[in-house]
Amino acid sequence: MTAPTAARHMVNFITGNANKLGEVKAILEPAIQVQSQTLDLIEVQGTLEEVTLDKCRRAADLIEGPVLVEDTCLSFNALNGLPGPYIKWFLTSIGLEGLNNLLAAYEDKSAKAVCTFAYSAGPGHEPILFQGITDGKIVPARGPTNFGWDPIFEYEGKTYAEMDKVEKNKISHRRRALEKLQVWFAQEMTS
Ligand SMILES: O=c1nc[nH]c2c1ncn2[C@H]1C[C@H](O)[C@@H](COP(=O)(O)OP(=O)(O)OP(=O)(O)O)O1
Ligand SMILES: [Mg+2]
Repeated sequence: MTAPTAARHMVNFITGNANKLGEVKAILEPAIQVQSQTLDLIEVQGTLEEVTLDKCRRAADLIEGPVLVEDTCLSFNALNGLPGPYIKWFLTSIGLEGLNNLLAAYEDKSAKAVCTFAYSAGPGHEPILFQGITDGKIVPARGPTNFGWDPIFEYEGKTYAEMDKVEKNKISHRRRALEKLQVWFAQEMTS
């Protein structure tokens, strides 16, 4: 294998979240090797696409090279998509029970888990987006509490937290986004 080909099989995933990194590695490797750096990136307000594009441009500028970033949203349908990209701050502030309480006044508990990856070839290169969505519903917490809002997001009768990693990684929003990235990478390698 020549060096350029090998380089295309590698991504530098910029994240501060070890759980995300674990899932991304489990899904992409060994076909695409995942290295990672932690950067404290400012996250702007806006749509999920705007947030992810901005995060990607900042990361590429700081790293001065190719980067992959990801932003995750949890969108409640009864609330027109909120908390959406602000889920991290909602979760930190009001917790799993508070998130359930937000929907107390509504019959509709349905929600979307949305994962948006952005890949940039480096500073000045416009990022490419890959988005995946899993539809589910918000329920009182069940299962281990080691990854974000996993205990309150139910998909086909089980919360994400009640699934083992293999099971979650088959149907997750992250998996669906990474499938699109895998297709794009495969095309890049043959073009
Ligand atoms: O599959 C997931 N299952 C449950 N919870 C999840 C998942 N994926 C992200 N999360 C949490 C982490 C954070 O509270 C928020 C997204 O915020 P988000 O800015 O994308 O993540 P982050 O700041 O932890 O990592 P990063 O350094 O990549 O921005 O939802
Ligand atoms: Mg973040």
